[in-house]
Amino acid sequence: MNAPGTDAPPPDTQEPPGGALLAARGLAKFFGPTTAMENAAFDIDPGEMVAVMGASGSGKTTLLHCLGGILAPDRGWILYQGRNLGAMSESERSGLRRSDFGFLFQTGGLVPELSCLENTALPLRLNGTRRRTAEALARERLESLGVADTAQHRAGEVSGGQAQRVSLARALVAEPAILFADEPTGELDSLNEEKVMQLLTDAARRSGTAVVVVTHEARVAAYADREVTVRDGRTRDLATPGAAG
Ligand SMILES: Nc1ncnc2c1ncn2[C@@H]1O[C@H](COP(=O)(O)OP(=O)(O)OP(=O)(O)O)[C@@H](O)[C@H]1O
Repeated sequence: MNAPGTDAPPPDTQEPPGGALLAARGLAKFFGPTTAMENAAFDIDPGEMVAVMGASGSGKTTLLHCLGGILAPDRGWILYQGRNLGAMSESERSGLRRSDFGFLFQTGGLVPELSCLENTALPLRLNGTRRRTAEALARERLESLGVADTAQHRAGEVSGGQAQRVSLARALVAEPAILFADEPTGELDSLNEEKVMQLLTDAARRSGTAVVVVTHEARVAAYADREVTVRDGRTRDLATPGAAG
C-alpha cells in the first residue's frame, strides 16, 4: 500500500497518518496570479485544539477553508477519517460539512431575521432533525452558553458578545467532530474574548470536538494544545504553547 506522500494522492479510503482525525499534505491554492497557499501540511487528532497563526494575508483562512471542505485545493490531499475530500463530489462534501463539521466565523454569520433559537437549531434542521427536538437541543446549548434569554430575540437585535455566543451554540449544536473557527473573537473586547474562548474550550472538551482556530491573538492561541504558523502560504509546526523548550 502506498504511504500518503506529498505528490501521490492517497486512494479514496485510507488510514490517515498517525491516526489523525484530519490530515493534509502538499496543499496549494492559487487565486489567479496569487499563491494563497503552497505545500501546506496539517494534522489534528480527535479532541485536539490547534491554533493557526500568521501575518495578515499569509493564507490562514485559505487553509481553514480547504480543511473544512469549503474550498477545493489546487494541489495536495486532505483525509478526514480516512476519506479523501478531493475524491468526493460537491454534494458529498457539503453533506460532510453538515454532519461532521462546525463553523464559527468572526462576524458570526447568523441570519438576522431569524430568532437566536431558530439560528441555533438550523444545523440540526438541515440534517433532518424534527423542529421540536432541534429546538429543545438548541435551547440547551443556549442555556449552557449563558444566552438562553436571547432565544426569542432576532439575531440582528442582540449585542456582539451575545451574537458570538449564539454562533458558538449553533456551531456546536450538532456535536461536530471538528469545529473550524476563523478569528472567532476578532470583533469582541478582551473581556468577551476571554468568555467566548473559555466557553468554546469547555464545550469542545466536553463533547470531544477537535478545534482548528485561526487567530492573530496570542491570548486566543494560548487556549490551544498546539500552534501551527503560516508564512507565505507555508505551514510550520510550533511547540505546544507553554511547554518547556
Ligand atoms: N477569493 C480570493 N480571490 C483572490 N485572492 C484571494 C482570495 N482569497 C484569498 N486571496 C488572497 O490569498 C492570500 C491569502 O489570503 P487569506 O485570506 O488566506 O490570508 P489570511 O492569513 O487569512 O489573512 P487575514 O489574517 O488578513 O484574514 C492573500 O493574498 C489574499 O489576498
